[in-house]
Amino acid sequence: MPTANASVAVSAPGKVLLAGGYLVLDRSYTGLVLGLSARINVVAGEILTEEGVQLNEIVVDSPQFQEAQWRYGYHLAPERGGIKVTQLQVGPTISANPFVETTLSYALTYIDAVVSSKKTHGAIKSSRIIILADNDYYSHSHASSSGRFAKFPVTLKGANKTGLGSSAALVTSLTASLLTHYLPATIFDLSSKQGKQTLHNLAQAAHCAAQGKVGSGFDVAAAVYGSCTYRRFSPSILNALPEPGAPGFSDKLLAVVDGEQWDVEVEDDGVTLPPGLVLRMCDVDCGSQTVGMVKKVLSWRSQDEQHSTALWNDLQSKNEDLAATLKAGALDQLPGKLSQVRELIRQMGRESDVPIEPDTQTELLDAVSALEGVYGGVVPGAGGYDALALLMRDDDQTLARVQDFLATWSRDKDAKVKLLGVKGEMEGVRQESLDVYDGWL
Ligand SMILES: Nc1ncnc2c1ncn2[C@@H]1O[C@H](COP(=O)(O)OP(=O)(O)OP(=O)(O)O)[C@@H](O)[C@H]1O
Ligand SMILES: C[C@@](O)(CCOP(=O)(O)O)CC(=O)O
Repeated sequence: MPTANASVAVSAPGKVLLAGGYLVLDRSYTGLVLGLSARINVVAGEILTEEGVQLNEIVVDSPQFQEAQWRYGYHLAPERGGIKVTQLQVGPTISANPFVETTLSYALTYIDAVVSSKKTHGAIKSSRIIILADNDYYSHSHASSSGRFAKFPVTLKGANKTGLGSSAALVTSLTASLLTHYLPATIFDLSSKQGKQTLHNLAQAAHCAAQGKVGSGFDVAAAVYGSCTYRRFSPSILNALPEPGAPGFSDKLLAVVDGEQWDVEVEDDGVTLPPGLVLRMCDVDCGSQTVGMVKKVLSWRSQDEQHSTALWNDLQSKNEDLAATLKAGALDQLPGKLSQVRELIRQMGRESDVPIEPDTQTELLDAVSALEGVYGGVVPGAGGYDALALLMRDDDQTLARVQDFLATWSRDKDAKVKLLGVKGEMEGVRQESLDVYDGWL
């Protein structure tokens, strides 16, 4: 097998669900997904050993964080259980990274299965993986260095996430880098439609397994395809998968990833940002519990289905209006369309007793939306207290106006509200040139 191609680098974007939170969990509805300029980058290369020395090890480093090296041994499990990955203890402590570990099992098993089905020879060779995340994924009041990739004086657990979908971007770029590194371009080509489809299916499967639940998967779709309208896949597609290493895992994974049953619909021209308009994220420093919120909204949804379906249908049509307005570049209509979406989101929140757009966020959104150059905004995704997505004019004056306003707001309200540097962006996963990471490899 032509293992260990030269080192390869891949990056995948973060996400924001501009409209369609909760609805997108149901295949009858769609979500308006934007990719973000903040990317998770993964470099995969060979480990060079002295002649005659044989290693079976994958070393993963996330050098921006403290204690962020994970080393894994791997072997071919019996009864077609695929590649079983086991974390090795290096220092006195061992900290798990389930997203990295599960992705390694899934991607290496898939690679091994594809290669054996094509009757090419060779075992998977050791490799070294480096993860570099753009700074906006973490709140970094304590970050040192001002370069593209900050160095954080804390462990990954100690860094507060800003909710931009680091795990989905990581799983996607790690999977893509492994496929590109280990497979010849005739079998896997990241730039092709088929390559993206393979990556999407495999990354969805790995991400669901790592997080221990099947969400809508819009975050993985954003990482692969960038901005899009998204209709989820049927969760039953992933039902038949055993644990990595369990008998039959390898064949079943191959059948799932390459199977015809994927009913996901991604329209990558579904969401566009007209020239002169920018999407920016506002970080409100305080976390909310998405899991509890989802449970409560879905329980409200099932209590009076006729009523909740009517509300969701109405909200879906307002979300589609918003997408159409963006597509048409009808900027003067944006404030009205955003208000209509927000109104129904607040109704859903009131009826389900979930703080989807809590009063403090309403107050802030209304105030920011009144600034010159700001068209409006929403509580993205599941909503809650921790973020806003704003649509505004893409110029320095508007930026300064919003920044000044938020600084004053933070002082007056004793809150911590600030714009992140990240912007909405169209492009999904892509291969990168290695020189981008000078000094880190
Ligand atoms: N730079 C990194 N290096 C290694 N692992 C990372 C890195 N960034 C994120 N991860 C992995 O992703 C996990 C965080 O994923 P989680 O789903 O909790 O958050 P998120 O995807 O950023 O947020 P959200 O789903 O709210 O948008 C971390 O615990 C770690 O396993
Ligand atoms: C509530 C939900 O629809 C969106 C959650 O989005 P976020 O994690 O808040 O960005 C859940 C999902 O789509 O998996």
